[in-house]
Amino acid sequence: MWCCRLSHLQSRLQDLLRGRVTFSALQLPHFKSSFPLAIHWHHTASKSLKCVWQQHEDHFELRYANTVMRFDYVWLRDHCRSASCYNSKTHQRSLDTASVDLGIQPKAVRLDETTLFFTWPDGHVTRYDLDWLVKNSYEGQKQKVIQPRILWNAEIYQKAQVPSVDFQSFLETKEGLKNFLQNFLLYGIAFVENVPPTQEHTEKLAERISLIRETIYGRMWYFTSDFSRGDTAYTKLALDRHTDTTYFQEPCGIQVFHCLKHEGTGGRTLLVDGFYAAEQVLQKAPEEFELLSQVPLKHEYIENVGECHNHMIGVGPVLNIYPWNKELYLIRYNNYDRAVINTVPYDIVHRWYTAHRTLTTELRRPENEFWVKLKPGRVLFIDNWRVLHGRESFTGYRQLCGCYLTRDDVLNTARLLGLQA
Ligand SMILES: C[N+](C)(C)CCCC[C@H](N)C(=O)O
Ligand SMILES: O=C(O)CCC(=O)C(=O)O
Ligand SMILES: [Fe+2]
Repeated sequence: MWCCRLSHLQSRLQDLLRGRVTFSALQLPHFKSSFPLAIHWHHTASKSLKCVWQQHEDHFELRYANTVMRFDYVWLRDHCRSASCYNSKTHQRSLDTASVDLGIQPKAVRLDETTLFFTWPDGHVTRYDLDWLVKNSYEGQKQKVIQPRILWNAEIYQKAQVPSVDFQSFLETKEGLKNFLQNFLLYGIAFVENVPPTQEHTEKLAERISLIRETIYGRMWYFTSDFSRGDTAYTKLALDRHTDTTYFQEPCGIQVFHCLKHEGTGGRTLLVDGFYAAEQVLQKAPEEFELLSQVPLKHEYIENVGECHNHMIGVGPVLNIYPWNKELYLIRYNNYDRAVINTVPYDIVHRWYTAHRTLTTELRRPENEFWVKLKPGRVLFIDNWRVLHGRESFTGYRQLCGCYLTRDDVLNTARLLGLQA
């Protein structure tokens, strides 16, 4: 390890010539403007990876593993993993963040192999493994997706020949469950075959991967076209593509459908990958994508049928994205249940309708529609934050059972099986 004092240009030139620093095209202009005239650069060759850092007045700059990272000093103190600051048994912070001086700066910084040591004014030492910093830095997270996915239209999904999982293997083997969840996470839909056509067996399946999310429709629901509830789902009418429970502040994460009986015609289920459609909007009209992710809308469920009285309101944009990497994680799309738009001024309203039309056009392209006829024994799981469903009108007696699942618990099961979720 050595330290040098050079002018900005000299130092950068030397770094470039010696290949110590990798600049990414995007980061360079930004980087340049924040350079002070005289700087302290600390270089080290740790194993095969080069590492350089610099202590700025208000942040710590680190270049390692092809990443330029900037850390706030309070952040560096706050994330200290020493025994007095962090309980590694419970994975909880013991440090009282509010006790950290907001103007804190390290007294000393040194690198030993792949560990950075920060000595704070009170003598406390914080150590960070370089790889931990890369993994946990903003710059590192920005380049990653939370949830890897395969976006699909009908052809892509059919060509992928995603295997269904057998009831027995789903319930009794870890591999069966893991394969199922992996496919579910990648495509947003998955099937289980050879399920005995009863509500009890459907419930067993659901409980294998999650807690059931009880709602105003009950825990397990069972429905026919008897209009027992104040919603079009309880009729024989066609339903255009939509996501469910858009009128909840947190729409249900997963929907499970099991058709127990159908003596009649029609009634096929329509599935459309909402993320695929949104990606097309992003490509063709990025400003419309952005608008759909920024305009908050209300959705509403008002029911007064028989003994059922409900009034639900959920607020959120159509597209919900993580701000740091722009990854889409939830689509809220239900034209039946969308409430009066009164949260945006008229000129934005018009732009919103244009953007909504673009998205709807993508969602309605015939090549994006995947149609299936649900049959007794074949249970369908739908990611209600991603894949829209609908149905064809039908005749005759049709019985569907199912439930909603809490998303957190499905993802919990997936993570415990070693899947990225
Ligand atoms: C599934 N189940 C029949 C219980 C409920 C149907 C809810 C339908 C509602 N319009 C929505 O989209 O949320
Ligand atoms: O009847 C169907 O196939 C689905 C109806 C529906 O959209 C729902 O229950 O959420
Ligand atoms: Fe629905």
